[in-house]
Amino acid sequence: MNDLQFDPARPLDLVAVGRLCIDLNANETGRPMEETMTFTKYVGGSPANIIIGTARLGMRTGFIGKLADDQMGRFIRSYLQKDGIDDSQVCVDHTGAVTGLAFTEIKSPQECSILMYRDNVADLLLSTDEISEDYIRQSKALLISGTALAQSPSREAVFLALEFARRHNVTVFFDLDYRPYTWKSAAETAVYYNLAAEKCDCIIGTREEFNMMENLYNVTDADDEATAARWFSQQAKLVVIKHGGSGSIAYTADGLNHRSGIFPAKVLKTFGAGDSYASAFIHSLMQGDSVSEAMRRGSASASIVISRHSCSDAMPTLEELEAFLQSNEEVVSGA
Ligand SMILES: Nc1ncnc2c1ncn2[C@@H]1O[C@H](COP(=O)(O)OP(=O)(O)O)[C@@H](O)[C@H]1O
Ligand SMILES: O=C(O)C[C@@H](O)[C@H](O)C(=O)COP(=O)(O)O
Repeated sequence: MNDLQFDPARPLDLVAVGRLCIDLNANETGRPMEETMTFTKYVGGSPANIIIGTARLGMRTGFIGKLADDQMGRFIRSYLQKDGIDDSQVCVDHTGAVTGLAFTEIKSPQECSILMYRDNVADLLLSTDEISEDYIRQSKALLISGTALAQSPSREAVFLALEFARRHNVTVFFDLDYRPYTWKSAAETAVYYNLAAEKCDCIIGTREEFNMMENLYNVTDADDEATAARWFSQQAKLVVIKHGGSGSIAYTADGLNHRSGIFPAKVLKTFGAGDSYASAFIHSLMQGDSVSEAMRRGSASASIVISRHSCSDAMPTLEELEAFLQSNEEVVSGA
């Protein structure tokens, strides 16, 4: 049983705040990026991927962010509009900032890496005066992601969004989304992540991301239960810890835990797993499904997306997800 509440009277289901970027995924797989000559362009950025995933599943969604005043920014905006994502709160930078780029390398299904160009990016220039209290109060839930905390003024914008969400009983999901290249140090990261996490209702992250947040360095046997207890002492009602190919585990404030396995996948690349998991997990929870069912659907969505080339484009429709669930069995390996 999870205690997350969603006000059915709100016109929006989920609003995300954070980065809207571009993924450039290597077309030549099985080789390092030094030998890659061509890439395919997709909309990217973890919160963008998640909101696209939830919109594809039929949720009424919106985004709060800042785009570069260039072709990439216009490409991203038209993509959001095509997916029916409200972009009224997506503003445009006029200082010459650029769109964040994530070049991805697919050496093998298990050896994937991401090279991020994050200097002078527009998404981190989102400011507090671009955060609308009236907009946030119209949503059942708000999604924040950690990278938006990396620099001012985006950092303060996220904290203001959190303040408005708490004030108007908007349930907050925090996808940890730790990208070391965006931060000066893990210790500084932990400071801001903790300040945000203590205001959130549901925290989703990998074991490694929770280790960073809890200043657990070089720890290989961190205690998931202790992690959950730490956040239940704050606002959290649900803590989800992802363990890659070993599945995931969720803790609820009633002291129960729920383990989920994975769905075997023809893995093309492993990135995209977390964002697709989060999108279907959030969608399922907000439909009133149990935590176990939400984890199952998150895992299924992840398997679909890691078998495809992109992250955002690959996000399944509800029909695709249901069909996958009908024809595939979850393998519980035990996270
Ligand atoms: N190789 C895999 N095969 C099938 N499912 C996977 C695989 N890797 C990850 N997943 C699913 O995606 C979820 C998130 O993946 P994980 O790698 O833990 O997060 P992130 O992508 O954020 O680092 C996992 O909990 C699991 O359900
Ligand atoms: O978040 C980014 O800036 C990069 C993403 O767009 C990219 O698709 C990715 O890395 C997704 O990673 P995940 O966390 O494994 O879903």
